[in-house]
Amino acid sequence: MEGRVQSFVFASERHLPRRADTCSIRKCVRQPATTWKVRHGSTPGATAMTKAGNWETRTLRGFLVAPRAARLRIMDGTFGSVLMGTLAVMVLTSAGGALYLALKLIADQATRYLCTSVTVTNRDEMHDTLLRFLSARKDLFVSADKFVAEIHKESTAKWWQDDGTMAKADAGQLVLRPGTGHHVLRWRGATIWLHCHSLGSPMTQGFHRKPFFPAAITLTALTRSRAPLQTLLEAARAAAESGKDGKTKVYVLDAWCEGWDVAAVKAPRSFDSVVLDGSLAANVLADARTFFSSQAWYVARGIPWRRGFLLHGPPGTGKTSFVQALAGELGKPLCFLSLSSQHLSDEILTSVLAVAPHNAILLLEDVDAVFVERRASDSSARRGVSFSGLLNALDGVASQEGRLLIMTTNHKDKLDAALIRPGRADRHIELGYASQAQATALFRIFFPTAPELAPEFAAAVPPCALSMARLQGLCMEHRNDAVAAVTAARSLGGHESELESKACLLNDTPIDEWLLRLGLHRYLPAFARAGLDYVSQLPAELGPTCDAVGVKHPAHVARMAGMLAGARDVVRGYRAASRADIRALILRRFRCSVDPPQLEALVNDVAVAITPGSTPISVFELEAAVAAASEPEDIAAIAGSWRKLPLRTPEPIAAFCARMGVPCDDLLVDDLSLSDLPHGVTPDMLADRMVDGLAIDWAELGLTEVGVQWRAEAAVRAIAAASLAARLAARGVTDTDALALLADDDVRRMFGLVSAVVCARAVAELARAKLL
Ligand SMILES: Nc1ncnc2c1ncn2[C@@H]1O[C@H](COP(=O)(O)OP(=O)(O)OP(=O)(O)O)[C@@H](O)[C@H]1O
Repeated sequence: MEGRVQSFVFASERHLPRRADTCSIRKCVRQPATTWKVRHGSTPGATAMTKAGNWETRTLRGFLVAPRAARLRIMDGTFGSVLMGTLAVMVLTSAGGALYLALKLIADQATRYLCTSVTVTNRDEMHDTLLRFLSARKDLFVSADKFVAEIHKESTAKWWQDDGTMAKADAGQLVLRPGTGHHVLRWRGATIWLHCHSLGSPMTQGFHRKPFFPAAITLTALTRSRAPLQTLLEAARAAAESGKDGKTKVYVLDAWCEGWDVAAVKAPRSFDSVVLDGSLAANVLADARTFFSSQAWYVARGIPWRRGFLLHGPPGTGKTSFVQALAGELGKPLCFLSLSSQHLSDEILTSVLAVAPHNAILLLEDVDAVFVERRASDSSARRGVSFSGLLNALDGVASQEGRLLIMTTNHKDKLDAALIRPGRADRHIELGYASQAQATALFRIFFPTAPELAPEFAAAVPPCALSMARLQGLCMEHRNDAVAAVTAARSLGGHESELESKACLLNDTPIDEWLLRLGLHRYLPAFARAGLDYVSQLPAELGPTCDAVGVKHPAHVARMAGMLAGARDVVRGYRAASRADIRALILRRFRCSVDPPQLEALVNDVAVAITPGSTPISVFELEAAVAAASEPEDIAAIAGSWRKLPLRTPEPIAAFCARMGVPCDDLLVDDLSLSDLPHGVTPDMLADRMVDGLAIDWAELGLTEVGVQWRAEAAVRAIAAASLAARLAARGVTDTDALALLADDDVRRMFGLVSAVVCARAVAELARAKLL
């Protein structure tokens, strides 16, 4: 029943006067939302709001309703609803919040007293280890719906750290690892919650400002025992270790030089594959083994538990290979320490050595390249490691114990005595040129099915004259033919280092080669104009010749004269530049603007720019290229372009053949000249190659441009064939015999443009030498 209307104001239904009773208020929907009517005696428990016709009725319980019916005026119906809603939300939120807090408290307490948890952050390598393990053990998961797909690789070596002697990087394996969020797994009867979560916003780190996403894995087990979590982590670790069984961990300094990064986990080179003379390898291995197992011995005598080896010897004698094999054999991590980083200072070096992986072998390569040239400028060097800084870091008080330091050098004589004194380099181990025993062992490794030829091979190799790298190259070249390897060994001659110095004195060295290697190629045109093509044409007294060709600089005159006289320091500059020389020269000039990976890339570029197959770049030549380069990247191009200059007098091939006394009437050489020859290629060299039945790799000679290549190829073949024809004729090979033997198309193709007669003679000779 509707009562009489009385006006009064309230903000919302809750502001109605309180009294235990129930009533309904009704509002005419059509009217503005401010008018309500109150009715006595609504049924208790009626719905909160109903709509009928034009009326909206709201049931109120427990509110005072005036004895008379009241006309209620709401200040603003919308406002009231919003207010009510807000209040309701607030109440609900508070209630929810309180509930949440209560539950959290209970959960925390329960977790505290009933669960065990462990968190592993991604700053620790355990994070990845655990993820890898879980990725491989899908069977453990009770629930997991989010995975991240990744390619996992065993070997992660970067190109500048891989010399190709260790296991090749694999293509990787697709794995699905647990993604961010919650997962449940069962481990040895226990239920474990796995929560992969982020630890905040990404940050950048390192010199290259790489993004780093802090993250963690929290493992929670519903038990007070640590055992399930501990065993899970241990199992992950053990799985990782067993996966690396027999592999060497290779560390390098990180980009900021703040610590060590694992650069690769690789199958090491087998210890037996590095052949040292006599029992040297076994002896050094035993020494290193004794060292690593003698901590107590050192401690008892108060001696720092450290040992150092200096491996010295010519390039390619196996210094680096031996260290890698040694690390593999001992099962120790190998830390490559490069001192050329500009981020490295004395203090940083000390601290990184202090945090180097425990029981590691620390390898400091080409130590002469870093310091020989730098000692004088120590005081002015504001960045980088000073010589005294290195000495202190190697054996200072903060230096780590239990590590074996191995330094390598090609020039022991250049090293400061302080660096290689006992305590820093306790043992100096010389790896020299290949002995006969080494040659024998190497041959057996390459040709296990023809061991009987090994002594013959060793006898053919000049004793202690060639590097193992050179012999390895020869064996690789003939890897399918042991007999050919022995034959090729017979043609190896001379001492590598002696050859270098003798080569410079050979009278038939072309003048352009000679000047180029002396770093004086600027005088080439003048020498060519003066008709000086060979060193043999130079008089003993160089003064007048130098005046005539315009060589005025006293240092240049002295260099030429010194070379002719075989002066040691000049011969040293004339010798082929080693990688260590390239590295040292680049560092000397561009030290501050080159970082380690870039340096190695530059060294590689320069090494590649030097035309393989021809005489390698000399130290003088390299010095000149480095001096001419305004950026380190230019060196390779400059050195390479000098090597390819068409420097020789463009003497026609026909004239050349006549001068050499070689018949060339039947050769297609009319429009070809000597300048078409690739640099460093001599007719005799090619004739020899043809007799040896070897194809000529034109790409290897640095000829890529088709037109030039064709002309050069034609010229080379013509000259080679002319030279060959003369030699065959001298040995009495008749044309008839030769033609009879010419059947093979491949052979004909090999001799290309050369006439059938010459070609056939060559075939006859090859057949005689049993090479066809
Ligand atoms: N004693 C050896 N036994 C087997 N292989 C060898 C030996 N010496 C060198 N080699 C081979 O020659 C190549 C170069 O060897 P390595 O880099 O170890 O020489 P290195 O003395 O360190 O040279 P560098 O002084 O120029 O750095 C490698 O591929 C290696 O296999």
